[in-house]
Amino acid sequence: MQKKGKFDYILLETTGLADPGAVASMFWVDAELGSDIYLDGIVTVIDAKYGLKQLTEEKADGLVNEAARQIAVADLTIINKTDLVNEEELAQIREAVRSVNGLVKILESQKSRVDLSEVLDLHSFDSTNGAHLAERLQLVKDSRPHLDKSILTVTFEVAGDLCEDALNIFIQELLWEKMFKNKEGQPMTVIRLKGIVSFAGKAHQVMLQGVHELYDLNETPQLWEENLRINRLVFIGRNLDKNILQEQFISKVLEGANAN
Ligand SMILES: Nc1nc2c(ncn2[C@@H]2O[C@H](COP(=O)(O)OP(=O)(O)OP(=O)(O)O)[C@@H](O)[C@H]2O)c(=O)[nH]1
Repeated sequence: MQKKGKFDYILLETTGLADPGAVASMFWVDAELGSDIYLDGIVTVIDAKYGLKQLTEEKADGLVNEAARQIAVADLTIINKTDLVNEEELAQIREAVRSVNGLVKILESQKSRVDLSEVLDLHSFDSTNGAHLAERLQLVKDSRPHLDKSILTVTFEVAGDLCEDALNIFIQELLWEKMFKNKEGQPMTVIRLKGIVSFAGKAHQVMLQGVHELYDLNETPQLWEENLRINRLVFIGRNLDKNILQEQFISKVLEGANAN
């Protein structure tokens, strides 16, 4: 901290019980504000031996399990202490992580020894990474509910152009107003949101990012190919119902654009 001038990189470790999304939101500032600091990515370290137990712990009053929340919000997870579990246990924890967050990259380590190039400079929120994100989103699958009251990943693709205003309203209703409910009437809560979307009249792909109640839409350098515009969206959160979400999306955001 005595170094003069700029820092190369700031690694912030939260306490084990913290919600990293809330901390990350503070650093996720608008590029237009010209800040020297940008949010590179969120990393969650998981204990291979006790991680599964922590993930399945039921919280009082239906609160979200913090371990699941920390995985939901992460861009990268490191399953550490792999020497303390057998292959089957390791596969179980891997599957549990994947069931919460279908997008997250998983590394495995002992004594947290990892290749730093895999942990630093993730550029997870960077719109110049648009092409890379589009490819990754293509591979994301819906996760199967693994744990009770679990957080899970829902993904869908919709072809066509979207109306930008309608998309903003849809996201605000989802993230801020919590207006969408599942079949049981529970409000859908999104913890992390990623997407590549197409706006009518715009040649470039647009990247959608969300952490908790913050979201951002940024044009990427990536151009759409002729006549092939497929919006890809990934939602990670609680009480998510894919069919309801997709129906709402199509009727509010896509058809609105078509009607214009
Ligand atoms: N067997 C084994 N032990 C490990 C490994 N990594 C760390 N430890 C040991 O686990 C003990 C606790 O370390 P951690 O679990 O990393 O502690 P921590 O997560 O920093 O603790 P908090 O930040 O307080 O949550 C220490 O004695 C470490 O030496 C590993 O890969 N294998």
